Amino acid sequence: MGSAAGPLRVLVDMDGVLADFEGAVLRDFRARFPGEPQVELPARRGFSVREQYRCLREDLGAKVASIYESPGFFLGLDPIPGALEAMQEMIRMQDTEVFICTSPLRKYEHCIVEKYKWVEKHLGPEFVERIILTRDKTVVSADLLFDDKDTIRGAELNPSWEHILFTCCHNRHIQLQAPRRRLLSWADDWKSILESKRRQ
Ligand SMILES: Cc1cn([C@H]2C[C@H](O)[C@@H](COP(=O)(O)O)O2)c(=O)[nH]c1=O
Ligand SMILES: [Mg+2]
Repeated sequence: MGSAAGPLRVLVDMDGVLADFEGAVLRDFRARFPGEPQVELPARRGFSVREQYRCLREDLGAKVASIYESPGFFLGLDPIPGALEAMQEMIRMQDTEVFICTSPLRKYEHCIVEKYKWVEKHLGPEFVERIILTRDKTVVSADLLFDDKDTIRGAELNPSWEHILFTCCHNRHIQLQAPRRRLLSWADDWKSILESKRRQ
């Protein structure tokens, strides 16, 4: 892709990349279930927080799910450090199209509207226009996808985008096989990843 083929299209995931889902789950779980065992962030493994709590003790899976299914949870997420500044910079870059590509919970009642409200509150109305809500990111066409989920599967076996794994507590131990790439944080050099893709 690159300028000859039109603007570089970049998808940016929301939970774990723009919004601190994991930090809020732990904070709210501690507050609501103070006597229960918790998974500290350095001990998180695997995308599904529910599955890890369930392995700790069967009933803890439902308890942790009740945290992120609660009204106010998604709207109350803190921004990931540097994310808002990076998005504002990216949207103003020449020959670049940026979209927020996020998956709603299956229990979507609060999640969907709160994701929209979060984007409006923290990034403003121009980004609300750029929300793509889907449970299958493989069918969305783009050059890059920044996402904290280590394995992204769906109907399209060969997605058009290159997945850049955004480092999060649950994936930092994973050794990526070449040519897969990571972005360690928003302080890392995301601009050179965009530039490298323009040259391809
Ligand atoms: C169990 C579980 C669910 N999620 C949810 C939170 C979001 O609704 C999606 C991921 O959204 P993203 O914007 O595509 O990152 O899945 C989760 O993130 N972690 C979990 O353990
Ligand atoms: Mg995510």
